[in-house]
This record gives sequence, structure tokens and C-alpha cells, in this order.
Amino acid sequence: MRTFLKSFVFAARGIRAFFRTERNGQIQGAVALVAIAAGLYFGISRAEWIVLLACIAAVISLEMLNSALETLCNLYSTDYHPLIGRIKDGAAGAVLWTSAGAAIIGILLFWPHVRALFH
Ligand SMILES: Nc1ncnc2c1ncn2[C@@H]1O[C@H](COP(=O)(O)OP(=O)(O)OP(=O)(O)O)[C@@H](O)[C@H]1O
Repeated sequence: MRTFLKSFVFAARGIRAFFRTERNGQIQGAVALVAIAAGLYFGISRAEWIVLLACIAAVISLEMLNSALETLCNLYSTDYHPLIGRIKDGAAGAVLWTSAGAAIIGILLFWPHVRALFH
């Protein structure tokens, strides 16, 4: 149990460091807060909340993994290496892929609510 609690504390430290020190973490955290505020404003349904929170969780957790991989690469070497480029590009690609999906889902989710404002 103590090991579990320690792991929880270490993980929480990682989350805090991500939002404090990573520029992308701050941007994505801000976007997530805006999306949550929009969800509250439009009074979205339970199913819509599930989709919205799943998108936020997916994008932010992938960005955390991307940052961790970048740190690992930089620890290994700051010199140019084609394989480091592939690792960083692949991780960044995963974030972009998920972010694009989340953006499309966000538009599909919020569009009917925005349209209803003008009718
Ligand atoms: N050591 C390296 N060897 C080869 N290519 C690299 C190396 N470091 C960075 N790159 C290339 O530069 C790109 C940007 O790398 P960088 O580490 O600056 O990440 P970033 O996406 O700018 O990260 P962030 O802005 O989140 O710090 C990588 O995706 C990769 O293509």
C-alpha cells in the first residue's frame, strides 16, 4: 500500500512538472480548460462530457509521454542523430494525430450547441 501511495505521489509530481515547465503542457491545459468552460456554458449532456473528457485525457497524456521521450532523447544525446529525429518526430506525430482527432470531435460536439445560439 505504501508503494502504491509513493507511486501516486511520484506520478502527481510528474503531472505538476508537466503543467509548470512544459510550454505545450500549458497550452493544452489552457485549451482543456476552455473546452470544459464551454461544456459548462452549453450544459452538454453526460455522453458529451464523457467524449470531451476522454479527448482531453488522450491528448494530455500523449503530450506527457512525448515530453518524457524528448527528455530521454536529450539525456541520451543532444548531438544530431537521425534515430533521435525519428523518435521525436514519431512521438510528436502521435500527439498531432490525436489532437487532430480531438479537434474534429470537438467541432462535431460543440457545433450543434453554437448553431442553437443563433436560432
Ligand atoms: N538530437 C536530434 N537529432 C536529430 N533530430 C533532432 C534532434 N533534436 C531535435 N531534432 C528534430 O527537431 C525536432 C524538434 O525537436 P525538439 O526537441 O526541439 O522538440 P519540440 O517539438 O520543439 O519540443 P518542445 O517544443 O515540446 O520542446 C524533432 O522532432 C526532430 O525532428
